Amino acid sequence: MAKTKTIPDQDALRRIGETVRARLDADPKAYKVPTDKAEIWAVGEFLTPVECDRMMRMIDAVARPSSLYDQDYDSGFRTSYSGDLEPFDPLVMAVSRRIDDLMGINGICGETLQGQRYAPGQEFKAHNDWFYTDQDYWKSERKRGGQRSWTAMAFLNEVGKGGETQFVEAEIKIAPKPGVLLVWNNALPDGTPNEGTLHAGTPVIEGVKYVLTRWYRTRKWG
Ligand SMILES: O=C(O)CCC(=O)C(=O)O
Ligand SMILES: [Fe+2]
Repeated sequence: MAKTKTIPDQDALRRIGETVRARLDADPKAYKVPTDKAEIWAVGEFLTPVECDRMMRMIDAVARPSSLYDQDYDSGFRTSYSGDLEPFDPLVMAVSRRIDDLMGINGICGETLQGQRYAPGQEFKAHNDWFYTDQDYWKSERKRGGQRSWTAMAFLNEVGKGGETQFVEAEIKIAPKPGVLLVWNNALPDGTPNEGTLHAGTPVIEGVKYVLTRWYRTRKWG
């Protein structure tokens, strides 16, 4: 008999998808982005202007050239600067909890908030946030909470030109607007990683772009 291919964490991804989807659908503040490629919501004024300013200053303090698992800074894949924010800072804790509450995901599954800053010419090329489980890095990520279920990403400032978040498959470009939070399901309703979530931070042309990201795992992170 042919062996059925198993997809790591599929059941958990399906279950988390169901609960978060139901919660966002019931939330009048969450606007569903119209596409059938991926489940994406936007929430306006999720962060106050003061919170955005403080977060940007915190990002400036920790930002270093971004690194990726299998592609390094020099490859030009992710040319922004990024860094993990101090997890026990009161504002970081408050914002993390607010995102957890919006999503209805236990905070222990959330990775530490990561800040990112793009100068003109810098970008994050098209990628999926979910892990490729046939790659070497999966061996350690599997033990550090498993597959990434949902992503939450907040824009912190107005960008002069460029720097949109582009969902390539869905053919959607979202221009940065301070305080707006985007959230999306990295999996399909059946719990398989969704290729339709392929997205990029397009090059900033004028100004500087700041975002913060919280990635959720299927299990306790770390
Ligand atoms: O900066 C953006 O618009 C995209 C960031 C992103 O893809 C990520 O943080 O995973
Ligand atoms: Fe991403």
